Amino acid sequence: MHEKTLAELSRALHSKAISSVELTEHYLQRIEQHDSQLNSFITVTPELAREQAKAADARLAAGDATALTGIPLAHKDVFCTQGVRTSCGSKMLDNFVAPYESTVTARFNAAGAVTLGKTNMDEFAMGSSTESSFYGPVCNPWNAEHVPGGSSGGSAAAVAARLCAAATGTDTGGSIRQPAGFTALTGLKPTYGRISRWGMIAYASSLDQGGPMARSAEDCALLLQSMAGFDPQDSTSVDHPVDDYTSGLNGSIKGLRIGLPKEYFASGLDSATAAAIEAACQQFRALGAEVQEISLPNAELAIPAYYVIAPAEASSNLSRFDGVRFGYRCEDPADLTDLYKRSRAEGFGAEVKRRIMVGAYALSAGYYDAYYLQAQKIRRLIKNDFMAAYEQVDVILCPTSPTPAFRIGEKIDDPVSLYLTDIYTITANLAGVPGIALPAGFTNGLPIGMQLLGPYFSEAHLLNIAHQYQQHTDWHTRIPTGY
Ligand SMILES: NC(=O)C[C@H](N)C(=O)O
Repeated sequence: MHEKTLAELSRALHSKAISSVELTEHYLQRIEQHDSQLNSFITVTPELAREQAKAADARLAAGDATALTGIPLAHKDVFCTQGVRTSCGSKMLDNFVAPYESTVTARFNAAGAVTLGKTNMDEFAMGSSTESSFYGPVCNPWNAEHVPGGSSGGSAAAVAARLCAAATGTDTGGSIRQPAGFTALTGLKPTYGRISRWGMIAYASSLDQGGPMARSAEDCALLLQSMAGFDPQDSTSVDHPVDDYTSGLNGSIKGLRIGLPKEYFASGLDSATAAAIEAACQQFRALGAEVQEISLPNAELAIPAYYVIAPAEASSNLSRFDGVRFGYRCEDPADLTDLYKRSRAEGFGAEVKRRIMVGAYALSAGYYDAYYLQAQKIRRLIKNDFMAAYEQVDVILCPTSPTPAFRIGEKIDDPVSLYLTDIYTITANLAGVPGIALPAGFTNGLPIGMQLLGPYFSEAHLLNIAHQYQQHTDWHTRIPTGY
């Protein structure tokens, strides 16, 4: 059953070839069998899953089911789930049981989807390898010595190993697209404001965006349909009509103008990745698209700007974790100051502390103009680069990362080398534009990811282009050995 895509499972549920209870038991058993090697889940919720599966079967029998009714999903542990521990990968929230439901998970519940559990992630989504999790690193199912990417690495590993039909992720600087690339999945970071951030624990609020991680573009379309839409509870949610994401999947891409940003193919790009992108260009040309070179002249400024803006926002957002209101509290505090200091010193891991310090410094009096203000100006230049590019082309094609998945431990002592792996993904977050990552090949048994970036609210078009590519290639259908 787990070989099937979400779309296929949905059809099998609707035709009564399988029941949600059977499917849910099957995935729970796979989690039991395989997750001790992968560590992709922080919390498994078998009771909740069984209860939801029964309710889903009743809805299917009554003929009142949606495409997602009865589909077993996993959610990144950044989404608040009422009555279920929501840790955000941190010791700080190890004992936090969310008192309310995030909009994203509430929408999936309303559609009748089943929740198998909460997936592992970098602490507070800060990282690109899932090694900063309080719950230990996650292994890549394609090669257990390698990282699955991050910060949504638990979701990526769980979907790639077929421990769930699909999962949710969040992308602040690449956290959906980079792990999708490292594990041969399709992952979509929507336009900023397309999906509600209500109940999604905030890291960098002006960049954070939830999205689907799945086996194919078609599966992502089905998931996005449930996730997208205006939410008055999130002040940055955009009241823009939601497209029908599945009806346009079979549209022709003849005449599509694809741009390759020349700055992304300069030094530092692994040669197998470059060759895979070239082969993808050939495939797109064969489908009638035109490929041309474009320029995103300020691309090299993206990393320094992001690593000022994201920590600055994080330092503010994470001030709420003070040992008083949420989560971890130190033992026997001498007074209130001691309580704050020790709860934060003991509750946060090294990378989170580093970013709080960088962010607080960048925002402090005397440095604000030199760092934060400059970074905001660069952000505008990067947005303008995209707007100029979309005058010339319909979409931009580029790798998701400079290399395939690196080894666990390889970059752990050098945070800057880890930050540099985000070079191709963070520009889209700074500009707020959508991007879809999809598999483009393999090298030494490890997946190679590429991404298509489009103008604001072009999700339906991106899904259509990715689906057309997947109709003519089979990278996305491959399953890691042993799973
Ligand atoms: N959260 C993300 O999108 C990952 C990015 N590497 C970061 O650490 O900020």
